Amino acid sequence: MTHRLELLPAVDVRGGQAVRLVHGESGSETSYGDPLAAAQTWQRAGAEWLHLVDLDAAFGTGDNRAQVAEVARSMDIKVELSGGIRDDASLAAALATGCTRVNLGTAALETPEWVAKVIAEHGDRIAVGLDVRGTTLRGRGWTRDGGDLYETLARLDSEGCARYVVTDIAKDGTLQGPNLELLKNVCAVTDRPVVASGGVSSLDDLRAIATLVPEGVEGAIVGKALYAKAFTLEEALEAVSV
Ligand SMILES: O=C(O)c1ccccc1NCC(=O)[C@H](O)[C@H](O)COP(=O)(O)O
Repeated sequence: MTHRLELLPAVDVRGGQAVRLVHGESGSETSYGDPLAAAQTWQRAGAEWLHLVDLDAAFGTGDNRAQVAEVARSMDIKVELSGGIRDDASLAAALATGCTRVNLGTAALETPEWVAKVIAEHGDRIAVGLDVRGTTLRGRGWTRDGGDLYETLARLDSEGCARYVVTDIAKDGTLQGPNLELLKNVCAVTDRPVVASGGVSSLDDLRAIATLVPEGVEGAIVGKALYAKAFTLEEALEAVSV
């Protein structure tokens, strides 16, 4: 059976505020107010998932852990938690929020043995974010090169990684449309579900991503388009419901 594309509205937190960045670059943020209010807005609009990111923890410019944990705990919907989860303590704290899964990024590039261990321990509560420029992975809030996408993917597949969140950094926060080629190429080399992230600008972009569900795309993260009111979440859910 082919499934409907899941939608994950994003709440990215920096300095205590919900923000969106362009290309994930520090300093490019537009602020959208209280993260909890944003998360509650998406929940009320019918979201089944929330993609919640602690950007300060990702960049190493502090953290919003307490606030992000409070948002995660107060949601009745599934939460994917991301940003700066790199060791036992940060993973335990993230999982203790009751989130459905966490998204590891930098750790998958810098401490692969630890990531293999936590994949073995936590199964599908662990996803790995593959954030790329071209086919080069980026870590530390997308500021440092971290190896080849396909080599890393093969390694993580062999370690049993349950799911990948794939972001084309060149598209992220730009409203320029998703990188469908990248998504197809990743789906062609792994049988694990893929969550698409970055660049969604329109309902047609979501419909285009939805055509890749049979190839292995499971969900799409939507950030800026919702905050910029390019469409409503209700319209987005309707667009992918067929
Ligand atoms: O997810 C991270 O850990 C992260 C780290 C550093 C910079 C950005 C990061 N995430 C950004 C997102 O997850 C966006 O919310 C998502 O890609 C949505 O993008 P868009 O729809 O283009 O606004």
